[in-house]
Amino acid sequence: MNKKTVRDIDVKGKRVFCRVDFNVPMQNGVVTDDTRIRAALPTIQYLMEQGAKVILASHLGRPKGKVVEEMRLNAVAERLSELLGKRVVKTDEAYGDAVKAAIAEMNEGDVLLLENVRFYPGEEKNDPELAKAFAELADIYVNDAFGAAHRAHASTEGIAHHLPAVAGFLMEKEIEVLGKALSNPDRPFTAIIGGAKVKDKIGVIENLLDKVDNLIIGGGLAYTFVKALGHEIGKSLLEEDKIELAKSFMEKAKEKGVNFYMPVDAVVADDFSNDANKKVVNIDEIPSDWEGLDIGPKTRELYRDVILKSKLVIWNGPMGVFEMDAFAEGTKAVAQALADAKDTYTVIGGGDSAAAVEKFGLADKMDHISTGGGASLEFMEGKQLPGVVALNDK
Ligand SMILES: Nc1ncnc2c1ncn2[C@@H]1O[C@H](COP(=O)(O)OP(=O)(O)OP(=O)(O)O)[C@@H](O)[C@H]1O
Ligand SMILES: O=C(O)[C@H](O)COP(=O)(O)O
Repeated sequence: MNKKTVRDIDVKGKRVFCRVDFNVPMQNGVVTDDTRIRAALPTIQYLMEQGAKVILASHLGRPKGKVVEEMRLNAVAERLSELLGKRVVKTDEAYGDAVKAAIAEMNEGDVLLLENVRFYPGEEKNDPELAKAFAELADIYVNDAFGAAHRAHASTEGIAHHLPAVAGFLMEKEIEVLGKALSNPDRPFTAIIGGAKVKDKIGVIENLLDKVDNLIIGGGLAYTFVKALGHEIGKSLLEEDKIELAKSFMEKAKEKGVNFYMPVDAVVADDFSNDANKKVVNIDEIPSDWEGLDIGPKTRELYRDVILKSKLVIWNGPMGVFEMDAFAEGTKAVAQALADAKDTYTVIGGGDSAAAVEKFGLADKMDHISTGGGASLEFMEGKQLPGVVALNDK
């Protein structure tokens, strides 16, 4: 990465505004998955050890510029205190005089967590005044929020124009892993793209077709491709206006010598429910009243084989409606194949694929699970992430 990191600056005795992505799931005021908090610990602990005064900032949810009580960061501060083994002071605002007073009390190595930055309308608008107000709190800016790096907001982008601005370790690792995959991949390089809609994955498929050896398609979006081949797909998900695009992707793959893998069979159901009647059919035999909700057993075998022969695999998007046990087998089979592929470097693009790998208890078998859903997707589309661009060059 050509951006400066926390290693390149002296933080001793300095007030460091560290943007993290603590946008974690919560239920009844308790953090139910602390993965993103744990992922930020190396940077936080490093700053503490170096004698910085660590001021953490994050968003949680989408409160749309207003205070939403359930989206306060108190429970996050508690969980972070437990993980650090040290009390984390939490302020009820994210800038202003009360916050400045709390910071003035800090000693070297102390950690303070600001209130949810999205309680202020200026955050998502990247308001220069709010960016300045954040910058006034600190001497140095560290961005470790890879998950929010695709957002040009006051705490992810604007503030970087007012202070020395460097990346944290999580940001550095995410950019290095994903960057190497896209610029200098070990081969064979396979991308697995699933999820609900073609529309959401157009940019990724387009960009990856120039880079991969194998492209595997699954999930709801596969049916638009099946339709493009001229098969009937019953009530399966279809984006009528993307059929031509699907055809052009398949043609482009052929021109580029990319192996394009599509489901050869499907688990179809007579209803979108876990208790629906279901059966396995060949992909060109989907009955008109049924819908495809998972890849079938032959497809699972085929995809497993491709995965095991790859040196690098990137996976984004489930193979079926994995939230329902009846249609989770395809997604599980892909996760299991990745876990079994010992000589393969496996990268999970965040969001639903990361959730699936967690659900099946296979997270620790993957080489890299990105903490960013939208951010990793935009990175894989080849887009520049504003939160990274704004940091100081090496
Ligand atoms: N065959 C299918 N029919 C209908 N829905 C499907 C099918 N296969 C997968 N899905 C649904 O697609 C959803 C995930 O799609 P999405 O495009 O959001 O994936 P993602 O990119 O992994 O998610 P994220 O945006 O969180 O990163 C899941 O909720 C899953 O149930
Ligand atoms: O969960 C995420 O993907 C990040 O925290 C970004 O959240 P956002 O999509 O609400 O900007």
